[in-house]
Amino acid sequence: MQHFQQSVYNLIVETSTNLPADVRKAIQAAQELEDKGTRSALSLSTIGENINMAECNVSPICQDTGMPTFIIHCPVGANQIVMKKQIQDAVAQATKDSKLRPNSVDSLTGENQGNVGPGTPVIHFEQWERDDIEVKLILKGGGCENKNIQYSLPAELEGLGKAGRDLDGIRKCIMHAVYQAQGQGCSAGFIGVGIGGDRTSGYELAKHQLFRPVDDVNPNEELRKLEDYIMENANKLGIGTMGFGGQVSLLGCKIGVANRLPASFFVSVAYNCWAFRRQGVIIDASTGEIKDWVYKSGKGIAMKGLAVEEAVDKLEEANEQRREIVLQTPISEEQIRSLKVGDVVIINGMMHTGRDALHKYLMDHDSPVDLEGAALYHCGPVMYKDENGEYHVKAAGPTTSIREEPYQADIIKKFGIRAVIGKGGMGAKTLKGLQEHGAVYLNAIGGAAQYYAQCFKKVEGVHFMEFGIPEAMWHLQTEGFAAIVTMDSHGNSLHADVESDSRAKLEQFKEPVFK
Ligand SMILES: O=C(O)C[C@H](O)C(=O)O
Ligand code: SF4
Repeated sequence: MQHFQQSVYNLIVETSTNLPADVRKAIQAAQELEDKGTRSALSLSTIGENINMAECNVSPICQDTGMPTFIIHCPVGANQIVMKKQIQDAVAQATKDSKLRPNSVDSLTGENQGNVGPGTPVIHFEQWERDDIEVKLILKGGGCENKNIQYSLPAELEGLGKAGRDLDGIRKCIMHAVYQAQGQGCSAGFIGVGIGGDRTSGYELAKHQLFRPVDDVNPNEELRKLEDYIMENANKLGIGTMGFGGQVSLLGCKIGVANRLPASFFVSVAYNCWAFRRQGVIIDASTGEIKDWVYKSGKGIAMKGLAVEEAVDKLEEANEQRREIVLQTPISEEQIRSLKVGDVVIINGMMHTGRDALHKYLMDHDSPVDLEGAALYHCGPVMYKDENGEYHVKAAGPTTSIREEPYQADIIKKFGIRAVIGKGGMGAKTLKGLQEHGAVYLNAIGGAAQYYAQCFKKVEGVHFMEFGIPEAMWHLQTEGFAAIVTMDSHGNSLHADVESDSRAKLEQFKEPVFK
């Protein structure tokens, strides 16, 4: 087993940087379906470009490389203790090489411990009768993990009414699961559904469904019909890529079933973003070398991706009223007040990152840098420190902004911030704050971490390294960072509009379908 650790390392790198063929094909099909010249089409184009860049740069597709979760099948007698240690070492090495972001945080102290710590990485072993070892890995990020949901039937569901303990009740839960995620899990997503089990095993079953190839066919006829129904109808909700509205909200749906207790009836849904990173290897149990890959590689399936400038031009051609505006930081109130929902902005100048720890901190402390007119980016990047001690941005897409909802309006007011950049939108309190203090919310394309990394030309400095790399406040010299105004300073929110439209559409699915 001399090569086992290296093989696992190769698996991690491939999973983090190269989306497999089945996932790429699902995204390509979405690109075909989505109307040209829309915000969703523009996003899918950036996503395509980002997938190509990640493969070419051998860098993370998305900066959030998730909770590394390994599922291992090994022959009877294989030494699981040694394998576990080598997997942990491979994870640590991949973190050092910026293929994984340090993502394991002490829940009580907040200390970032890299990627190896209590409960991380997740490793499941199972024995099988074969002679070789299969190692499968999924890197599922936190934003989509937060959109997982578990239903306990019978239930009363928003927009759908009663969901009973039957196939039709399950159908309603799944439709609701897609609706409640909106764009926050970087839609369009893939869902794995677990029917039955207990609360723990139900979620596990749901996550296991994500290992099924996107194009397989469920051997259970009833579940096959349900999967087909969901694929056809979830896309009628109109959530679209990033929750911008559009034709494609779901890229895959896989449903599994297990027995339950008489008193319990759980439907568990694991929501995975478009950056659906899972791969596997078959390993020779005597040498530890890779014999084969479990999922067909994405190599050779180039994604259609316009450079963002071209995609923006298309958007403008199709919508004459939409404008592309260049903002240089610090930004004036006048410029902000001229922006409207739907405008595409290109940001140049200094940008500061800040997420959960920083927002909490700024509530009752001063900022170490002047934030008057600033652009604050909700982002936890992957960074690389070179031999001269200089940092470089390796991956830097937006994080889910709604987590900062309790703080954002106050922080805008306190420091005079003019642009908040993130993804998934924010709520009523922030919208009011934007209006009162003359600021704007810009939605960047979630997961497009390679595309955004190249916009950061220089790392000017960093504060709060004690929060860990993702939570630190990075000061970044920026050029050509494109994002869409989705909440303006006049009380308009695209997110609120898409949510209420999709809520109305959800009601169409109230009547029983599976009797
Ligand atoms: O942690 C991150 O960088 C992003 C996260 O996966 C998210 O979707 O919000
Ligand atoms: S930012 Fe989006 S694409 Fe990246 S892990 Fe989070 S949900 Fe997935």
